[in-house]
Amino acid sequence: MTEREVRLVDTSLRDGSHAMAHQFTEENVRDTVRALDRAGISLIEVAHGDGLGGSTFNYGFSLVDERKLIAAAVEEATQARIAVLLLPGQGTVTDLKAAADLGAGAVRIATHCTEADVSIQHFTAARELGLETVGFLMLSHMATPETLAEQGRIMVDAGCQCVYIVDSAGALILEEAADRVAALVAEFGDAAQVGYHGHQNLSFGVANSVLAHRAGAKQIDGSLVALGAGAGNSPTEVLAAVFERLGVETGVDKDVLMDAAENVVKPFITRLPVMDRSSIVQGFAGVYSSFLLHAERAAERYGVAAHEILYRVGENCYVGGQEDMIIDIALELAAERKSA
Ligand SMILES: C[C@H](O)CC(=O)C(=O)O
Ligand SMILES: [Mn+2]
Repeated sequence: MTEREVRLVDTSLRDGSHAMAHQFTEENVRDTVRALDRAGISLIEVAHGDGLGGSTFNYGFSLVDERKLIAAAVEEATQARIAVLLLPGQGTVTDLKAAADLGAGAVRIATHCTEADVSIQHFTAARELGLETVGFLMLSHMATPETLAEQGRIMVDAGCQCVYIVDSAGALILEEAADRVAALVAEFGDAAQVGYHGHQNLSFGVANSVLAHRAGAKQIDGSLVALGAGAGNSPTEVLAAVFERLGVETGVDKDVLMDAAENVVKPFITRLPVMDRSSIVQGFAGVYSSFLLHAERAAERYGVAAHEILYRVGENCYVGGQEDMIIDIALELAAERKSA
């Protein structure tokens, strides 16, 4: 068998949780894992969109307990490893142990891009549990390549095996993505891999992923039918087709993935990810993609426009965890309108 040059990782069942307002059923998870596993995807992420313990008032409650979904995913996978996401402070080491006990084989630990130090304890625990470890530097557009390399180094020293440039806002354009990946590759050498997680808000998810691979990234994220926050993630089935056209070996079957996208995932999607005004504004203004539904709900409730809320979130440089402050902005805009 040809050696895989890049590993495609699928996050439909985690990042897609945002787009589905965290309403995945056990059947959705079982069907999707079976299809991804059949296509040869070797790492499948399953969790609440905001990671272990994310089912809360602030982020939104899950329909089905994520532990039940993780157990179902583990049961369906024959060759794929199931990964969970953990945001330190939201998910705990206890949550991680429970996920490992259910059979999860990898954890992706996500921090704001300048706060990698909060992940040290969790990487230590993950390695003790024998898990594959991945680090997520979220909202990577907010930091320079040099700063990201320093932050990635903190994760690697703590036991992380692959650090991702995470374009949470879908804001990076071409060399902005490639330069960030290259800085991490140069910093780590053989000590760790580099990954890339794109969002489609400005339509660069796939193009940036190709450049990320050329800059040395070994793991690339995607979601079937782009199911993910904001305008969605780089579609896994498109990544597979593009890398095949470029002669880059992924070890996955693009036709099985296209079938999974059309016949398994598309039928259960309640809201197709699209590049509409709000998600384009997210990419333009550098807003966390998972704020989209929160902004839409606040817009409807307070009679203001979602894209105006999102522009202001961008001006205020809000980061993940500040979902509740979106309501403050909606109220502010409503008051401004009233007094105008
Ligand atoms: C918790 C976030 O949804 C993680 C992620 O996928 C991103 O920042 O993008
Ligand atoms: Mn994401």
